[in-house]
Amino acid sequence: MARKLAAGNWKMNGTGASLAEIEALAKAYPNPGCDMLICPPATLLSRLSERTSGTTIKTGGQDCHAATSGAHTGDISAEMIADAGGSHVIVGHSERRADHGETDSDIAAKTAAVWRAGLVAVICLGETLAEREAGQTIDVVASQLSGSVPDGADGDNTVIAYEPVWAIGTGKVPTLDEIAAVHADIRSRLKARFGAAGDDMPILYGGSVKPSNADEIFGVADVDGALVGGASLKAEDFGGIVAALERA
Ligand SMILES: O=C(CO)COP(=O)(O)O
Repeated sequence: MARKLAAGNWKMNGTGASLAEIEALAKAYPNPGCDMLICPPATLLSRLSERTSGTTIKTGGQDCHAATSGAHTGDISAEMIADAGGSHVIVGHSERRADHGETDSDIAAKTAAVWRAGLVAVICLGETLAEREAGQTIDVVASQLSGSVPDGADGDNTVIAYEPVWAIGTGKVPTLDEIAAVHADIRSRLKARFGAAGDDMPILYGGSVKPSNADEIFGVADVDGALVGGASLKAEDFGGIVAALERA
């Protein structure tokens, strides 16, 4: 049985002033009925990790290089994220696949790097609007799943996030039946490949999740939580999503 996780991806947003939001979140949810994770920009990770130490809020990175260290200007390694207090790393977000040309095999290598550092990989998958309209959603997501998730994935080291590209930051959300179909397909492929461990990996939905739609999304089978962008920046909004996940 997968643990429930409310994860926030701040993307390229936030400065030191934003840390107050997380203190408010920690105060409002001292003992949440789900796991909470915030992935701020790399500039804030260490400060955020210090502020959340002693709370139930976990922190993580938004990407990492596959190598441990070396001549890779502008990159950071999974070991550096661990050193800054992070426990998770998002890999394969569609914005990195699009902006940086990351392929499934790049993402598999990054995932292996995350595990090497003893951290949890949050592996993102999702179809574009053109792929959905062409009826290719299940095939695209299945192919990303098989190419991006290395052997050795289990419920302790891996979280899967299904994020339709066209639902990110747009206010558009698939129907509950559409979400259910993709999550069921991901779950059955995880079980076929990883056995019982496939049942333990949380599968998050991401894309325009808000307090107002979280209850219905969390009511869908095999939705174990959310990967939240815009609504993770304010404690009140993210708290509303945490509360919905607690109720689910
Ligand atoms: O991309 C996302 C999280 O990784 C989702 O972003 P929004 O919640 O802003 O749609």
